[in-house]
Amino acid sequence: MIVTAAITYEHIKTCKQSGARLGRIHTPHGIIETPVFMPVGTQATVKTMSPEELKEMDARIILSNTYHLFLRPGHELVREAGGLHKFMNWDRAILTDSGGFQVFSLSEMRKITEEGVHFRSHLNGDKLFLSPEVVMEIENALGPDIMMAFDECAPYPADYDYVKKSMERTTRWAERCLKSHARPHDQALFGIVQGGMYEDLRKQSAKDLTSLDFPGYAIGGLSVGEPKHLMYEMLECTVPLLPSDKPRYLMGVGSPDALIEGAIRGVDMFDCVLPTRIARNGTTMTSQGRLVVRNAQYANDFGPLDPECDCYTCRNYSRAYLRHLIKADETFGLRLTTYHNLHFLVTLMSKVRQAIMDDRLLDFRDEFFEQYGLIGN
Ligand SMILES: Nc1cc(CSc2ncc[nH]2)c2nc(N)[nH]c(=O)c2c1
Repeated sequence: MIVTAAITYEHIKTCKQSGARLGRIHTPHGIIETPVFMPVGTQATVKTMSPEELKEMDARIILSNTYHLFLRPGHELVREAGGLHKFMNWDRAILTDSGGFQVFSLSEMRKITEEGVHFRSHLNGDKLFLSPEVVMEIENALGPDIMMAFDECAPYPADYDYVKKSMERTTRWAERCLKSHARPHDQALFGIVQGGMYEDLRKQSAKDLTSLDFPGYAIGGLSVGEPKHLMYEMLECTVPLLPSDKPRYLMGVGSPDALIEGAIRGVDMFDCVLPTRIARNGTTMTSQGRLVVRNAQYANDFGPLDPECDCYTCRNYSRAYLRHLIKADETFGLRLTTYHNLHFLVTLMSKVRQAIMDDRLLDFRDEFFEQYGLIGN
């Protein structure tokens, strides 16, 4: 295969029952089976996990954050280290988000102009500026296999005129990213579809970005507090307009039900901080649903966290021990709950891929929801 672009998407099959698709993304750092869940490593580490543990659970690609690494330790230091793969000793694939979302969710005093975004560092209050050109320079220095274009994720709710102007600017920013893309053969730049909860703006954004011919497309501006049915409606009007021979990435999603529903609607890639974040306060995802292992009811429960799970945590430790560690604020407790939650979602996606192979993803969804305590959608 003559590789002209940094990544190529290989469609394997479409589920006859659901329309979901099975695929592979070929990257310079290995092959990613899709649909895939991507663990989030915001500051060049998936919190409390080692690269070896992530490989043990067969994680193929992780996320990192332009915003955080720009602020600390600085992208020039990472460039000097030989790039993010070398710096964090991760030789599989990496995707970096472009920072727009984090500026809005983390920093104070920010001002959007056509040029870019002025904001203050959430760490020390320094006045900083991100633009398409600056973001591309940072992502070029970090060296991920997939990099996201600089976009504005409109807040929810937001009125039509605001979302229209924001979406149109995001498209102009995407063009500026393409123009300043230094290494298209090593790094794939994904455009990010915006448009809030407005079907016509979503369609306009998808059309404008696909005419710019990116190697992959993200669906942004969702999972921002809207009801789930609205997220699914926006997916249904956006995904069909994206090219079928390129990956589709739904940003910031998510919970087990949303991963399955997103796959059914044609999404290939997902990411979410949920599994690592809730693990740190002792909330776990199990085959029977959410289990808050720090609760008193588990004090004398010497069974495994999830009787149906074969991960390192569930094979070796009890709910009582996990509860004790979390209550005692022992770091090992966070590691064990994080390992399980990531293993749960990465394994859920391999079950989703098997269900697509067997043309039965809708049946799998019903079985999963019933057992996970989510009757209905
Ligand atoms: N919900 C949501 C989540 C994220 C963060 S995805 C992420 N970055 C780092 C980890 N995970 C988004 N990022 C961008 N750039 N645009 C979006 O519209 C958007 C929407």
